Amino acid sequence: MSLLELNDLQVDLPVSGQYRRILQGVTFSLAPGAALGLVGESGSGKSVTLKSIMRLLPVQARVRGEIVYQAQSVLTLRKRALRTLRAEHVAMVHQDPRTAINPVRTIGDFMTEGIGRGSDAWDRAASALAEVGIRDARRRFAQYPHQLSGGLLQRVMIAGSLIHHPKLVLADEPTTALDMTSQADVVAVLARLQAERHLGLVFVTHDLDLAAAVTDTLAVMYAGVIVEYGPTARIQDRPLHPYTAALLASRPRLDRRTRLQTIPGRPVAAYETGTGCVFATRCPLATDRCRTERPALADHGGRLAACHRVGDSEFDDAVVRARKAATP
Ligand SMILES: Nc1ncnc2c1ncn2[C@@H]1O[C@H](COP(=O)(O)OP(=O)(O)OP(=O)(O)O)[C@@H](O)[C@H]1O
Repeated sequence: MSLLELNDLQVDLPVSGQYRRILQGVTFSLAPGAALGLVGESGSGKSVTLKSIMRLLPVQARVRGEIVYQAQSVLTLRKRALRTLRAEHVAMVHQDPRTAINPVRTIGDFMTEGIGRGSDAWDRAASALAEVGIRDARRRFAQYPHQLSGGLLQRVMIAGSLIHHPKLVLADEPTTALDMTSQADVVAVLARLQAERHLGLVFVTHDLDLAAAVTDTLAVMYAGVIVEYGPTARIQDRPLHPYTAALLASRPRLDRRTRLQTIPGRPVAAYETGTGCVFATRCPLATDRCRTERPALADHGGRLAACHRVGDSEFDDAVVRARKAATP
């Protein structure tokens, strides 16, 4: 049984008084203990997908499709069951820990929230901190968030979310607000805990390399649609979709001083896409068919891609060339 399933999830949100399509049919499933990277440029709908799972979208949101967590339909959960889901089953790690923690409460208050104040609670909090590599728990308990560095605070947030033994962690760009060293620490902690505790993880990022460090499967999103889905290593090695190839070619590399290739054109929102492929306006390989007919996410040898031209040899070579341009 899957831990989490999204079936044809559609989300419309009001933008300047008008409903706009933000997600246009997102489907994926996550097995217990599996790690999925949700990757794409800004505005592709990654955060909205995570918020939908936690039912954290604005009340006006129109949501269709299905979200199933351990055989329960999340979209129809009543208040109490929803509270339990959020408190005990699913943990969310946010982009910027400082905006997600109450600045006037101590780390100790934060860590023991919901588990009481007995010595047992403090022991649990201390061992959760030890799990994320923070050994001096007693000192940390007395401190306030502003006294901790961003990386340390993000590890506290992760420890706080794990205290309730969730089965699923939703991480929304958890390292974006951190410096490089702290990024590496936080990613290493997440990857270790995910494996040790057999956690389901959905890791949202615009950085394919970061996703590759933590996940075994990738879903590449563009304009509210998953355009490619498959094993992380195979996608990195040989992407099928031109958008994935372009993302790989445009990532910054520490080992090279070449100019970054950027993807020509600007990312479009779901509601700006016509009837054709969502990426057609920016795709150097698009044909008339691509501009008029939306490709379904189809199976290509155990991997999924939403592109009419996968399998056409001239096109496949072009995608590989684009990918190679990104490899030293
Ligand atoms: N509450 C909201 N009301 C209206 N539109 C929204 C709302 N939240 C997000 N959007 C729009 O939905 C689209 C997807 O946003 P989302 O935050 O999911 O993107 P993302 O892929 O997570 O990008 P980022 O990396 O910038 O967070 C964007 O066009 C955004 O403007």
